[in-house]
Amino acid sequence: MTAFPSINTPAGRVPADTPSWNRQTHSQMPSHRYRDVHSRVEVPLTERDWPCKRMTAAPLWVPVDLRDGNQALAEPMDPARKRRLFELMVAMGYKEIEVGYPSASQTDYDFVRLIADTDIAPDDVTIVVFTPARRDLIERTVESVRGVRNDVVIHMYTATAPTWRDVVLGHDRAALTELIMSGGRDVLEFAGDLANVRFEFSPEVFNLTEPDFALEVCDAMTKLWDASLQRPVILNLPATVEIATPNVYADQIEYMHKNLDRRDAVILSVHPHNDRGTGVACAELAVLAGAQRVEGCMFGNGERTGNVDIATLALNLHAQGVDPMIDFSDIDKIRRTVEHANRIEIHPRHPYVGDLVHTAFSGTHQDAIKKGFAEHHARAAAEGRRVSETEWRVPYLPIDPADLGRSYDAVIRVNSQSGKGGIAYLLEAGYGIELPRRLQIDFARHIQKHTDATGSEVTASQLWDIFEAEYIVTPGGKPAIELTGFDTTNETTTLTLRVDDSEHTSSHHGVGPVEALTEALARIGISLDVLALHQTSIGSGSGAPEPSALEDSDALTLIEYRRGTVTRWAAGKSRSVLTATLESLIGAANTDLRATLTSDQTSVVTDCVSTDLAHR
Ligand SMILES: CC(=O)SCCNC(=O)CCNC(=O)[C@H](O)C(C)(C)COP(=O)(O)OP(=O)(O)OC[C@H]1O[C@@H](n2cnc3c(N)ncnc32)[C@H](O)[C@@H]1OP(=O)(O)O
Ligand SMILES: CC(C)C(=O)C(=O)O
Repeated sequence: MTAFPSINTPAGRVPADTPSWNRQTHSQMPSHRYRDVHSRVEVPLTERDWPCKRMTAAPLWVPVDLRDGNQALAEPMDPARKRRLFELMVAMGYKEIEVGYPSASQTDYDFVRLIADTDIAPDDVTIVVFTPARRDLIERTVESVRGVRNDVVIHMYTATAPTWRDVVLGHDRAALTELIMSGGRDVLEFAGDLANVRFEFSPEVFNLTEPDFALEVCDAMTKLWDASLQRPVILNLPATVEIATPNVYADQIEYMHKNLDRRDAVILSVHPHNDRGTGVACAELAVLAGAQRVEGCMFGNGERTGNVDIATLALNLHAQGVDPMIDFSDIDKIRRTVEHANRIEIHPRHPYVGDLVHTAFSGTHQDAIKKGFAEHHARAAAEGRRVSETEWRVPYLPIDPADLGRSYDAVIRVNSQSGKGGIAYLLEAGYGIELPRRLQIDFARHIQKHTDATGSEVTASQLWDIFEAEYIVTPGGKPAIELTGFDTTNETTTLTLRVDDSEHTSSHHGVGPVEALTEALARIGISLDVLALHQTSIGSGSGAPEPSALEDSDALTLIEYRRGTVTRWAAGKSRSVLTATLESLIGAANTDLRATLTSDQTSVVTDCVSTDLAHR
């Protein structure tokens, strides 16, 4: 990594001439205790092809949740959990599934027997079982798969990296090779004549193994097992503990891909872990480097920080227009099953599946999403396509939540970081109400005050309550001004206004109802200049980003009006559009009346009206 030179001073002290953009100083971390991967294992690659490659097809996926994922759980899966997870994997379309470590526990052994004795594994699903290179354990593993009708892979592993050789196994390279070959011969002895069985070998900790040694051992295994096009051998190269940037792993895989013997008879597989948080990147670059098969766990369970997350890998492909070959169309059901099996909850920010990953709280994101949805619907209509078949370009949403079986309910949520676009979106999605732009701006100010004061999120129904309180309901109970009579005959509109306890009736000729009412209000001293009038309706909303077709809904009239130099909004709600409109004007008159009173003038509203009348 290129970096600016470190400033060699005690933490926190910076020489005066240091430019302001380079003020970092040495930390107290004992980083000198660790070694760079390149000084531990050298990859003899001078030319690499992977940086120029693209992912255009899904690799072969192999979920190892029932084995590697399972061995990382505080409470390993019981038979019912194993079965439920296995059945989910089958339903999602996985064709090769590592089902366990049969020599490790009776539960694992019995699960393989369940597969042998029932039809829970369809014919086209290959069953993988895992074993170390130990004769007794290999024998037990082979016993477990006897009678399984499906194709079976016996997966044998041994660690090959120097620290594991020296510290764990106590073998030099030659002795370790002999241990592995001996295990390989045992596999052949016990299972070589089983026609449905193929073999897999993993040099565990491949990524810290000298490449020449990994190559030597892998070639020895494909020779021993006689890898052929008819019976290919899987060579699985794990990043057992992730220790380097993903480009290093890609170089290691490309080196093997280019130098392995019998390459056509080898299925080159990878098995990244996620210790540095880059397991997904490692797997993706490894595929560019020649890997054909990926082992991982759904949503990234597994030892320590987990195995590579197959769901993320698959959905990354989907998001690039490549069929992932696995069905995630009901991701929440998958998630529930995985959480049940592992007894571990999935983080709300987990890619694609977390509760919050399709949610925007921030104003500019919400604005962009709202515009994006509108553009999406308009384009779908213009192209004559279904919305769900139209190319996806909505900003900030890498994929359409509907592809994963999710609704749009959670796409926009409102808090103090939100803006008018998000607020309007939520009100529209929840109640079918479309607010004009200037009202959105006005309403957003009220919401901002509320969210700043409470510090919490507001739901669609709270938004509606605030909307009603601000624009429709007259606070303090009975309104000062009411429309008690309205009649139109022969182009004459007769109106009766009750102002406190007195009634004022007036007739208006040759004008529409709105004009008639504004004239009547002017006669009692309230002059309103209506600047804009919008009709919308209130319904249940669709929860979807497109305006809902509302039946049996209330009419809502929104007016923008001016009195003197002040511009405000008011709204009226009724079953009838006309009444809603007149109510919006009455609401405006009442609001305006209130607003003209100063605190020491609050005595009697009528006084104010009378004073106004006296001035006429
Ligand atoms: C990276 C991975 O995921 S590897 C898979 C790890 N998964 C598991 O370990 C879960 C299941 N494991 C188990 O149930 C047990 O560890 C068993 C049944 C495999 C072995 O149990 P035990 O016989 O009690 O041995 P234990 O686990 O204490 O130690 C492992 C022994 O196997 C040796 N060993 C470790 N890996 C291998 C291997 N791949 N091939 C051959 N021998 C191995 C070790 O050197 C050690 O030998 P030692 O006892 O002579 O020092
Ligand atoms: C040995 C293999 C496949 C493994 O589980 C690992 O290296 O993590």
